[in-house]
Amino acid sequence: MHKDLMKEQERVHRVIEVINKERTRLAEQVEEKSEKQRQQLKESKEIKISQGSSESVWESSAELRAFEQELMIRNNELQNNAERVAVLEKMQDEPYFGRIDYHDEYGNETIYIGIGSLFEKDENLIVDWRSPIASLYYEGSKGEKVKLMIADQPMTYGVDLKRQFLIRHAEIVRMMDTDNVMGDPYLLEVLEGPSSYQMGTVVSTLQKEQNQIVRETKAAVTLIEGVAGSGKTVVLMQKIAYLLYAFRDQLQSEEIVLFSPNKIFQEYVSQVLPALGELNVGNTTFSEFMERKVTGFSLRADHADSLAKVTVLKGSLAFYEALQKYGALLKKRYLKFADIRFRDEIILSQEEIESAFYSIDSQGALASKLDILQRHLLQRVERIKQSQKGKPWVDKEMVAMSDLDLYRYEKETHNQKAMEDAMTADILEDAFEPVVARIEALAFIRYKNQYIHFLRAVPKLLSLDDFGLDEEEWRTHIALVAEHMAEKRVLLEDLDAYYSLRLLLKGPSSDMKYQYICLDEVQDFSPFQLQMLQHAYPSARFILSGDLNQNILNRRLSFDDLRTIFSESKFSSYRLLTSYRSTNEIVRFSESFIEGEKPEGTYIRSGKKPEVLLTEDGGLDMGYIRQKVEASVAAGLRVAFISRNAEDAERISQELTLVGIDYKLVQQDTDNSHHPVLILPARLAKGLEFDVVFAVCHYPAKAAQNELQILYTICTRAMHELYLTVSGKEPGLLERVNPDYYDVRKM
Ligand SMILES: Nc1ncnc2c1ncn2[C@@H]1O[C@H](COP(=O)(O)OP(=O)(O)OP(=O)(O)O)[C@@H](O)[C@H]1O
Repeated sequence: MHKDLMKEQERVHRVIEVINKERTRLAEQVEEKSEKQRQQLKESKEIKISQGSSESVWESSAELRAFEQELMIRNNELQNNAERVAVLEKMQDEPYFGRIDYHDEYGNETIYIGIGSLFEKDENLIVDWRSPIASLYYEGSKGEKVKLMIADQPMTYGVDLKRQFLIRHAEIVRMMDTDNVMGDPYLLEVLEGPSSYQMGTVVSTLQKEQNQIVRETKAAVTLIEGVAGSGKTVVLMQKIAYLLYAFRDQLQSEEIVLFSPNKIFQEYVSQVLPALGELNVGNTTFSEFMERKVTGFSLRADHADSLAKVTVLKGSLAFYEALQKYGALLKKRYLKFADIRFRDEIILSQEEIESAFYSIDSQGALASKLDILQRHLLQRVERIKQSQKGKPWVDKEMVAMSDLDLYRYEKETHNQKAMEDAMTADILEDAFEPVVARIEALAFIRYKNQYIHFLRAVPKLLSLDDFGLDEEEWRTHIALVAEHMAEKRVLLEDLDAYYSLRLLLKGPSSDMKYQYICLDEVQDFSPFQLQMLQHAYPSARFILSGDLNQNILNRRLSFDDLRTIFSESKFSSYRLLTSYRSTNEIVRFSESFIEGEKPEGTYIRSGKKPEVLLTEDGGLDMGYIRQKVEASVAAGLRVAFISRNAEDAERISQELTLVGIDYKLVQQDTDNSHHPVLILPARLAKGLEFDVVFAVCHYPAKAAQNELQILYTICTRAMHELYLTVSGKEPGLLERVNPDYYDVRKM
């Protein structure tokens, strides 16, 4: 082994030399091309200056366009080179993490696997982990035969050696040959390590069942379901990186959008894709995305219990269907138009527009009927425009023209009449431009009024009773929404529905370019939101990852909903059952809170039993808690106090202050969460993990409907140690748990 290690170390050095050479060469190229680009930019500015003098305007602008095109090509080249340099920089420290020796009918081969490929002349020094042959590393163990599809051909390979490396700063720190019998000791080592503020990559320890999901590309909709900590987020990220590699000729990173549950989580995973060599995938929260879609409104965050029923209704498929029915109604009546004005005068009144619209006989969708109206109005405006010729305001504008413009018209035309005609045409074009733009944008529809009108129609389109609401409550709610709209700060549910209404009227827009829409923590999306995305991006593929047992926000996304939404598509669903995050003891304890069937996962590693801190009167032994927190922080571990809601987070923060524990209270998803001791409500702990978790449940709770799901989510944030604070007055909480699964400490 020692000789092996020396040989491997020599190879690492040799490969790093090649990486350095390629990096230097590329960096020089980048520098050279950037200089050229700077030069060209300067020249393009000079072209603009020469406009209107010796060259004709058209010639200059054609030249400018050619320049711009060339600049764009250079820019792309530059970006590709810069991306490659970034990958090489990452590989400089750790060029690869695995080696596979295999044989097939043609002989023996050895490959080394890393985050990017590397060649020296004809020798393949590193194979990208996403290449088809690299699957051997994830699928096979020593002595096994593995079947792979390579270039659509079934191939069989015998694995002779699987070696894992931990390389840091060009030195091999650990080298391990693994086989089926030993399992994956390297994985264990990785999992036993402490947590961090940012999720790391797991490309070197990706498990077989995870790898299979990563590499499946045929499904139109992929659902990655699984228990907490089973690597759903990990798999989703690896899958994105894989798609960008497998379809590199047809798929740009801008054509993938990844929705994260909140900004804290977004930051937590922000380095994963760059670390895999993919720098430019858009990672956004759904709220941010919606705010960009519907400008003019900002979001109002409101988690008030009074809104719970309405939120469920507005997130439902029934509400979506109601909106579609309403859209069909609008084809016949109720559409609300505004006057179209030109120079402060009404040129097309709402009544005229309305009558034009309702006299169109169209079998098509609402949007296509509006499309016909739009064309009709544009023709009407064109006639009005022509009728303005010779009006005093046009003559006035003509007189006011600059000498330079006059000179330009003179050069382009042959006689006075032609010149005046050209000038009039341009003046009218400019003056009517805003009117035309308004019509093209369908801005003559009164969307806000229309939305409120839709809300009023809702009781006729669905059963309020199904959502535990009566008409009076609904009317009160509409008044609130109208108030929100006037203040231009609305709830996310309203923004979703408002946007969907606009989509109904306008049809899918041309900026819709996503090939893949990826949703992490899909259980927090409402059925309405998913249906809306599916309609807005009909040709996009969806990758959904989540755990319906963690439905904290109570929007009730179910498998049935998913099947309804994506019924006609090709649906592939997977279930991951092994938790890589938490110890077996934490997993077993947490799963007691799952309703229905318990998942049967493989246990990975052992640790301490969770401890229940039981209080009789609600008071905790804060000395004990302080001692635990201090010891953890001193050991470099991250601690989180996670509560059911924001009020409880506030309360525990006061208790910690009293005993002098230093902490950071996270109340909004924009708060910085880099502190070794955090207090946060479950809603903001989504997807995150901590070495030590205090699940705060000793305050009397107004038993939320999804209490158990919240508790499950809180407990499964813990990697190594879990403490659950419970009040003796709330015995129900522990009734579900086998007493052997935890230790009790009376406070
Ligand atoms: N194959 C693996 N090798 C090493 N670590 C892994 C592997 N798979 C998952 N992990 C680790 O397990 C932890 C949980 O992974 P991840 O956050 O992806 O799980 P999840 O299923 O999305 O969890 P949750 O449902 O709680 O959001 C992370 O620390 C991740 O790095």
